[in-house]
This record gives sequence, structure tokens and C-alpha cells, in this order.
Amino acid sequence: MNYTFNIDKEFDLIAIGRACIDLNANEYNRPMEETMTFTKYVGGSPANVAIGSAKLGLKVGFIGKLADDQHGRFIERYMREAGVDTSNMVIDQEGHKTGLAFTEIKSPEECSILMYRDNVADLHLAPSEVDEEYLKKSKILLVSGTALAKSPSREAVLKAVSLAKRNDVKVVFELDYRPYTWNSIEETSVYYSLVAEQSDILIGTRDEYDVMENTEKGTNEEIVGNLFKHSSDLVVIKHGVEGSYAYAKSGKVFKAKSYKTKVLKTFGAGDSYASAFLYALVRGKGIESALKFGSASASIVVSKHSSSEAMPVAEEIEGLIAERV
Ligand SMILES: Nc1ncnc2c1ncn2[C@@H]1O[C@H](COP(=O)(O)OP(=O)(O)OP(=O)(O)O)[C@@H](O)[C@H]1O
Ligand SMILES: O=C(O)C[C@@H](O)[C@H](O)C(=O)CO
Repeated sequence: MNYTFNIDKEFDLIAIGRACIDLNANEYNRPMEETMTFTKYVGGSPANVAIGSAKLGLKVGFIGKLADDQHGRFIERYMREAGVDTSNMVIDQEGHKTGLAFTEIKSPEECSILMYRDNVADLHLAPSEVDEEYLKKSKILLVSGTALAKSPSREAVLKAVSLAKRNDVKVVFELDYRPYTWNSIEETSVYYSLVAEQSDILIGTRDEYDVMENTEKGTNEEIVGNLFKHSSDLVVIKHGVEGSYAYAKSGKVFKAKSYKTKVLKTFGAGDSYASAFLYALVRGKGIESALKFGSASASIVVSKHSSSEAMPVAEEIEGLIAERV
């Protein structure tokens, strides 16, 4: 089953949200207290998705705010060289800093992220910095849930969503729930529900949908039942290594298994999944195939050290899918 986009649009995808720095532990299988060296990468979920999609060949843009410092300049240059249009990444003028994410790899199953995100530049993106003329050129607006955590980024995203709806741009909501950026689950649930109700496509993990619904044990069927009362017509629910589902409003349900691999760390799975899933959908490969693309891309990224730099090209994903039929 295919999903259709407005083919007259110049950009395939414009993401909005954070572009930050990941500092990934070089020493594996040890706690962060004992980790002495880290490698620097561009990070931040929507930046990773933008880079992944651009690497696959989509025409991608980004709306965000960068610190006016060495980290901000590193991020802008890396993204531009990866093929992302950075013309709408504004530079903060008030001394706000770049968000940092230190990763800890205690074992392939036990990974965590330590975030430094106090007063970060990305959450200072203002509604006036979201340009309708730019956004209307895209097939997709990709919204990352974390960008809703604080004002004025929250209002900037809400403005982008309403401009997207006015201009025939599909809204894709990647739930991307990071607890430390929110005051409470109640607060998250309010803003997640608001954007979810206006989104065409949602992508999230089982647990993230429970946060959105402010419940402990929702079922996939309950979630999609609620979402289909609003704008959504495609809901992707990821169940980690157990695989993922896509529910279409027509009633069709698709399932994909994950691709077993030698896992180095688990973070980056969600971002690589979203970039390849959306790539396949935009290229008209159909929902079933898009799930496979997402899963194969995630499998490649969890076997590598970074999230952004490790994003695969289309041939690598196609090769893995062909090898495992
Ligand atoms: N250990 C694994 N081995 C292979 N593939 C995996 C593994 N874990 C996850 N995946 C793949 O990645 C997809 C997304 O994983 P998951 O549901 O953990 O997303 P996520 O929690 O958003 O990821 P992240 O840790 O990046 O936030 C899964 O649907 C699966 O296809
Ligand atoms: O999203 C973040 O801010 C951190 C990411 O860049 C990190 O690589 C990760 O968590 C990916 O899931």
C-alpha cells in the first residue's frame, strides 16, 4: 500500500527541532565514571533524521537555532556537507549554548545518555524564525517531540504545524520523548496530544505512546483508535528488537521484524529507523517496504559507534534486506 505526497514540492522533508552534539564513549562496556575519551558527532534526534534522509538521497532542509560558537559552526558545516539545506538554521544572539549528549555503553543492552540541556539554543527557536515560504516548499514537516518541551521552541513548532496544514505539507510527528526536558508526564501528554491530533503520520515506541496518552499500559489498538479520530492516517509503533507495526486508517496493519546484528549500542535506532522509513515512503516503495527500510537502517546503526555519521546509504539497506529474505 502506497502513501502519497504532493509531488510538486521541491523539498522532500524539512525537520524542525534540535541539532546538537553527541559525545560517544570510546571505551565500551564500562560506566561513564570510568570513561576517559569520547568522539564528537552531530546529534539531536531531528538532526540525525535529517542527515540520514539526506544521505539516502532525499532533498532535506532544517529549521532550528544554533549557538554562536565553535559547536554551532561545527554542526552547521557538518549538516551542510551531509546535504542538508541549512539556510533556515538561525544563529542565537543571546549567548545560549549547544546541547550536549554524553553516551554510556555499559553493555550492548545497557546504554544510556547523559544530557546537558540547560538553556540550550535549540529551545530558543522563536515563532518569528519559522518561515512559511520555506516550509511550504516541502512534502513533509518532521516534528520532534522534544522541541515542544519549552517556550519559545514550543510555539515555533505549533506555528510550523499550522503552516504545514495550511500549505499541504504532511506533518510527521516523531515522538522522541526525553523525560529530562519535561516537568511532568501530564505536561508532555497535553502537548503531544495537541500535535498528534494534527499529524498525518506518527512514529514512536510503545512506551512513548503511553506517555502521550498518560497511561501505563495502553494497547496499540487503543492508541490508533484514538488517533484515527483526528488527522492521522498512518501510525508506526516500534517495539524495539521485537519489530514494528504500521497501522493505516484503511484498517490495514503491517508488521516488520528487526534484523539481528552484532549490537554495539542501542541509541540511534529510532533516528535511523525514521530516516529510512520516510525515505522509502517518499520514494513510493509502499508501507510494508518502508517498515523494512526503517528496520534495516536501525540494525546497521546499532552495530556502529555513532548515530549521525553511521547513517547508511540506500545500497547498504537494500543489501541487508535482500540478504535476509
Ligand atoms: N538490538 C537491536 N537489533 C536490531 N535492530 C534493532 C535493535 N533494537 C532496535 N532495533 C530496530 O530499531 C527500531 C527502533 O528501535 P526502538 O523501538 O528501540 O526505537 P527508539 O527507542 O526510538 O530508539 P532510540 O534508542 O534511538 O531512541 C526497531 O523497530 C528495530 O527494528
Ligand atoms: O537525540 C539526542 O539529542 C541524542 C541523539 O543524538 C543520540 O544519538 C540518540 O539518543 C539517538 O537516539
